[in-house]
Amino acid sequence: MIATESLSKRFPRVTALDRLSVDVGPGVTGLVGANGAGKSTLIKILLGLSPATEGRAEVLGFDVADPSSGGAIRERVGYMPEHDCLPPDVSATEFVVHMARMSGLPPTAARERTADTLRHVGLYEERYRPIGGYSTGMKQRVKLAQALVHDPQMVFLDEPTNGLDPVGRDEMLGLIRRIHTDFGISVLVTSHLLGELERTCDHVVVIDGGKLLRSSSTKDFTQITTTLAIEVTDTDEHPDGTRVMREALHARGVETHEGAGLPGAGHILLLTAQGEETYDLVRDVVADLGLGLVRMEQRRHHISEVFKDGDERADVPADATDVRKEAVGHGG
Ligand SMILES: Nc1ncnc2c1ncn2[C@@H]1O[C@H](COP(=O)(O)OP(=O)(O)OP(=O)(O)O)[C@@H](O)[C@H]1O
Repeated sequence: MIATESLSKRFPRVTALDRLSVDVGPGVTGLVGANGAGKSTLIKILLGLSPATEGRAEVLGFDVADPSSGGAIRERVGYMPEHDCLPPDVSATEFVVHMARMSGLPPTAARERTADTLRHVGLYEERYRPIGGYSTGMKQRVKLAQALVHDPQMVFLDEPTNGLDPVGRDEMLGLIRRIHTDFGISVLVTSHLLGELERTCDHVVVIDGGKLLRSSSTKDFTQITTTLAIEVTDTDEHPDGTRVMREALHARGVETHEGAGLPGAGHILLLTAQGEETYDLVRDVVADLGLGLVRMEQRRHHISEVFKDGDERADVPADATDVRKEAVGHGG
């Protein structure tokens, strides 16, 4: 869907993109990087809004530097900008119909598509109220609706969860997922939050200081590990179930360590699974002690852990700290 080759963008004082070569296929792709990593700059070049200093970029097979591609790309691609850009005095319906008309839809089709799209993003009831009175979450939905209204093949969403509370974020991420599953529209979504991309995207591209750090499928980022996480209940007989469990496992030659940093740390034991026997052993020990087994699961890597590993290999500039801090916050 997107291919860039040694793409660079230099401003007088800063290199926003530095010889970036990356391919993006169909599906939901997350573009992650700290503030200033170059995410918005890349989107603007892909849309033909800003010329690259060097290199090439193609969107849906169209060369973005070719002046005749602009219209073709905008017809097939929707764009949700990062910052607030909505007129306060018009309703969501008026604004989205206007954007549909700008994309070339005839009046009746524009009105029908607007109604459908506003329903899809959950704004149907509110559609005739002026946008100025909307909450941040509602404004984000209007921005999303105008990106989708002309039924594009692909949408670029720049930080769509910005300013949203945790519930609003989850709803927006659900909507983004459904753009692809329900309508077959591919998505390029930017974020500086690694954790949310892990749940939403099929593929993740990490950039830093305008350079590519990593591009791979979310599955590869989050491979299953051989580490088993166990949590048991306390009982009247064993008021500290975790401790007796640990001692009983040690007595049978199984080393455990604490799940420090995990939610519920202190109650979670981690051990290395040696195959089916380890599961059977844990089950037998739990039964012998009369404890309840709250969970026994194979852990997955989180993107954030992979990113932390990557830090050691890659020469990451100091301005990547936001992502690193956030990555630590999601560790485990
Ligand atoms: N028009 C411009 N003139 C000068 N410098 C710019 C311009 N646009 C962006 N930059 C700089 O280029 C770098 C990349 O900016 P960009 O907006 O692409 O980052 P980003 O990853 O989208 O971050 P954010 O989420 O904060 O927008 C930054 O250092 C920014 O200050």
